[in-house]
Amino acid sequence: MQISFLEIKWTDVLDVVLVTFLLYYIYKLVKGSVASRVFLGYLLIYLFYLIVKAIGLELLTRILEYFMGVGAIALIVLFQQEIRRFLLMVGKSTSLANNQVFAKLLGNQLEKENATPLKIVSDVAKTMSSEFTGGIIVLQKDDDLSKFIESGDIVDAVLSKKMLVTIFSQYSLLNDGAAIINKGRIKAAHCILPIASGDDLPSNYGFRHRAALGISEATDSVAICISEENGKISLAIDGNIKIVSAVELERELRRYFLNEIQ
Ligand SMILES: Nc1ncnc2c1ncn2[C@@H]1O[C@H](COP(=O)(O)OP(=O)(O)OP(=O)(O)O)[C@@H](O)[C@H]1O
Repeated sequence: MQISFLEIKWTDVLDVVLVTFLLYYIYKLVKGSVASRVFLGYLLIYLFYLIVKAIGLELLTRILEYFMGVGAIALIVLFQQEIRRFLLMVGKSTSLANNQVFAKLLGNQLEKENATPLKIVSDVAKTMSSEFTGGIIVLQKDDDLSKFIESGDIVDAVLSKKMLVTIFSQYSLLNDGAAIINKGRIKAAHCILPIASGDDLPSNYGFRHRAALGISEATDSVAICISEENGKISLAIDGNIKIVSAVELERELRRYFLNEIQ
C-alpha cells in the first residue's frame, strides 16, 4: 500500500499491531505498582537518549548507552516478578492451554482442585468483620511469597474457618500482622508485609490497610483487610483497595482466582 511518500507493507501493519499488544500487556502488568514508575523513568531516559543521539552529542550518547545497557540488566532483576507473571499470562491465555485435553495435561484441572476454598475465606472475613476483629489475610496466586512467609511464623496447616478465626482471635499470639494462604493451606501467620507509600490514600487508612495494599502492589496476591476500628472488609488487588461486603468479596475472589464471570 502507498500513502503519499510512505510505502506500507503488511508486515509493518502486523509489527504495529504486535507492539501495541505488547505495550498493552506491559501496561496491564505494571499498572498501579511501583514498577510502573520505574518503567516510566526508564522510558523517559530512553526518549532523552534518542534526542541526544539525534542532535549528535556523542559523549552524552555513549554515557546514556552504557547506562541503559546496565539498566536493562537491572530492569530484569527489578521486574522478575512482572516478567514471570507476563509469561504465565501468555501461557494461560493461549487457546492450547484453554483446551480441556491440554489443560488436563498441563495440570490446570489439578490446580483448580487444589485451589484455596474461597468460601471459607469469605466466611472468616464475615465473622471477623461482625466481631470487629482486625487482620490481614493474603491469598497467594502465582508470585513467590517466601520472603513474606519467612518474616512470620510457619503454620502450614489445612485451611479451616476455626483455624483462621483462632489465629486472629484477641488472645492469639499470632494475631498481629498477616496470615498467608496458598492452595488451601495456611502457610504462615504473624507476617510482615510491605507498606504502600502512596500519598493519595485516605487519611483514615492506617498501617494495616497500607500493608494490605502494599502486598497487592508488589505481587499478584490478594489481601483481605478487616478493620478493627469499624469492622469493614477491604479487598486489595493489583495495587487497588476498596471496601466490599462478604458477598462481593467471594464474588471478586472467584473472578480473580477461578476466572468466573458473574
Ligand atoms: N507491615 C505490616 N505487615 C502486616 N501487618 C501490619 C503491618 N503494619 C501494621 N500491621 C498490622 O496493623 C495493625 C495496626 O493497624 P492500624 O490501626 O495502624 O491500621 P488501620 O489501617 O487503621 O487498621 P484498623 O482499621 O484495623 O485500625 C498492627 O497491629 C498490625 O497487626
